[in-house]
Amino acid sequence: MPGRRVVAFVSAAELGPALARLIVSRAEKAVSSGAPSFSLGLSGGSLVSILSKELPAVPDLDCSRWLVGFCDERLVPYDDPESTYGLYKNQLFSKLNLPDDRILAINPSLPVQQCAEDYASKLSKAFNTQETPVFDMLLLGMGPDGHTCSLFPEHPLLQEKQKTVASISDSPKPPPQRVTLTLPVVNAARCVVFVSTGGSKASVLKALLEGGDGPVLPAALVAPTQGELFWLVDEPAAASLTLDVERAGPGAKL
Ligand SMILES: O=C(O)[C@H](O)[C@@H](O)[C@H](O)[C@H](O)COP(=O)(O)O
Repeated sequence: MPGRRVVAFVSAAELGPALARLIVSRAEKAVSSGAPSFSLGLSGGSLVSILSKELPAVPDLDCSRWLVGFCDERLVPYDDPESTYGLYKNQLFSKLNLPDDRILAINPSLPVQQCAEDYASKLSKAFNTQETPVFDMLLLGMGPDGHTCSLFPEHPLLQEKQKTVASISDSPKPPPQRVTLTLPVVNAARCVVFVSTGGSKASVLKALLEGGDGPVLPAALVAPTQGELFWLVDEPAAASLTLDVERAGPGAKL
């Protein structure tokens, strides 16, 4: 795929600082271009601990102009251990100079469909558009089944073309009720970064990046129309790949 960069790190411990540098570089680019903010979409999974370790370690990091949203979220109260927002609030946001009003979170007290509509209108307002919001950067994970955001294999939501945010009530991975960005929003982003580590991801990563039998996996449908696409992986996840992979050493700048 043109423009896609697959970068392998010796370990997740080396990947983390490189991810932080990539985020900071795109944030500086957005802010120095005169944009009102640097918009960043977060996902759960292992990204929570990676970002919570690496971002507060960046010297003099200024997040006052960041606008942070969520690529997907589980419909559970903020204080539930399954809440992605709750995890980031406790582990990361409390350590950054990120104003509360620059964080766009779902309202989990609403029924799931209304919650998706409410989150869509928060995005419209924050991005000042009725069209597709264009995030500067989205950070995504990939599940062992090839899902990303809350877009699961063979689910009708993969066909969604109109809505920017959708609800799902039958997520095969619990909890069943979730809210997710749709593929048109993901593919409109200026930079999309997948982070996938560990040997348990090796076979799905190979199927996804090199093609395989069976239905197209949701993560393989992520192909930003104008933006950059990174796959940051560690050696165990990259172990089965035969395509050309960039090998990144310590201190790598992407
Ligand atoms: O909402 C969820 O259930 C998780 O956030 C999930 O989608 C996660 O992002 C992927 O499974 C990747 O997980 P890892 O980052 O741990 O590989």
